[in-house]
Amino acid sequence: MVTVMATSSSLLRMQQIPGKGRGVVAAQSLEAGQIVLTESPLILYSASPLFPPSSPFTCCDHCFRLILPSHTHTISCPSCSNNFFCSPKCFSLATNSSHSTWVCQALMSLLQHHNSTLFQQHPPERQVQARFILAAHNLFLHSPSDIHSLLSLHGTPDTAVLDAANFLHSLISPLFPSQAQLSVDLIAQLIAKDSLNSFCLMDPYSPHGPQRSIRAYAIYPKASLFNHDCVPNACRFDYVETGDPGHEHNTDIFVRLIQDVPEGKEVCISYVRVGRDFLTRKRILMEDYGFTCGCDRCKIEANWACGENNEEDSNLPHVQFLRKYVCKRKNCAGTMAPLPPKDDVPSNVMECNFCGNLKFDCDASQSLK
Ligand SMILES: C[S@@+](CC[C@H](N)C(=O)[O-])C[C@H]1O[C@@H](n2cnc3c(N)ncnc32)[C@H](O)[C@@H]1O
Repeated sequence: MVTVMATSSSLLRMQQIPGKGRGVVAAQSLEAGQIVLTESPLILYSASPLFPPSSPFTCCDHCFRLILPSHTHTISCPSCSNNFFCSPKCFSLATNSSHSTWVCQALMSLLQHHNSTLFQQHPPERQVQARFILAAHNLFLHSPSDIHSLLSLHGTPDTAVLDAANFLHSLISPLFPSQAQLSVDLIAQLIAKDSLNSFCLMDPYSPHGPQRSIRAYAIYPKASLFNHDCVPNACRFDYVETGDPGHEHNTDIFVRLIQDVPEGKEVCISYVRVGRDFLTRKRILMEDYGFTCGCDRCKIEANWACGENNEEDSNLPHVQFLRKYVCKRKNCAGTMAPLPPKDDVPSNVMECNFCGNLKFDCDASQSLK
């Protein structure tokens, strides 16, 4: 069955892709640089463990922009004092959504376990999962139909997820309002969906390192339908730091085409940084997403001897792709995609989705002449 993707336009449609489950294909001929999806997060939550509570002057607990000492309107939640907001507007938005009275009280209850052995027997990841379950339950309270959208995503609980769900249920269920309980099974389902479908919102890039850490996790149900390819024809952008404090939509995701895509062809993003070597990609895709990639690049690289520098063979399509579209800036290796076309004229400037670097696309410049 072919279903039209519920986007604002008819650029994409969802369909079954052999060996991959559902996927997204071009519903018409599409151009490099075109933004094919813009989406706000259904769920957005901090990637910091609960203990110790986040310190002031890190990032806003609603919009996840950095809080700078120069931000004079920063406020902490007067009830819990553990959540910080970059502006009164963010605080006001949060009290009606991500930091509702129920979330605030539930977080305070969880923080009382600071010195107990309860969480110490579990990895720090469990504390982040607790944040996710609070966020999911909050969604369930405020917008029950959205939970169905979350549950429609790919992912089935395994034993490790069931163990996590049992622990989190014992801890959090006493905090659930009696009329809206989440069962162990539902918590397990939600954790499984989150682990396969959430996107990371990262700290800003710095050429000096250290590695960027993950600031928040976000679930975008439509963007979750894109499958992976090690030579993707699309990539995701976000602009968390843009806009003034309190200005909304800075956590929206944009999926932009790297190359032209003919009608009917699948649009794929890469779940790992495209410059990663074969064995690293293979490990991440199996450990984090549960599949083995069978793309042409993987088939070729699987036969390369370890350490052999076969990338000098410039005729291979994926080598040409990497040469052109991997950002060369120090400590980056993000993916470059052309800026969106203006008045149907393709752009000859490419932007890195990781560090934001802009560079001229010499090939495009030549074809424009
Ligand atoms: C974020 S979901 C993508 C949408 C998913 N196919 C669906 O049906 O909802 C990620 C999952 O899709 C499947 N997948 C994505 N890319 C794949 C690929 N290149 N080969 C095989 N399976 C893939 C894997 O099962 C993976 O865990």
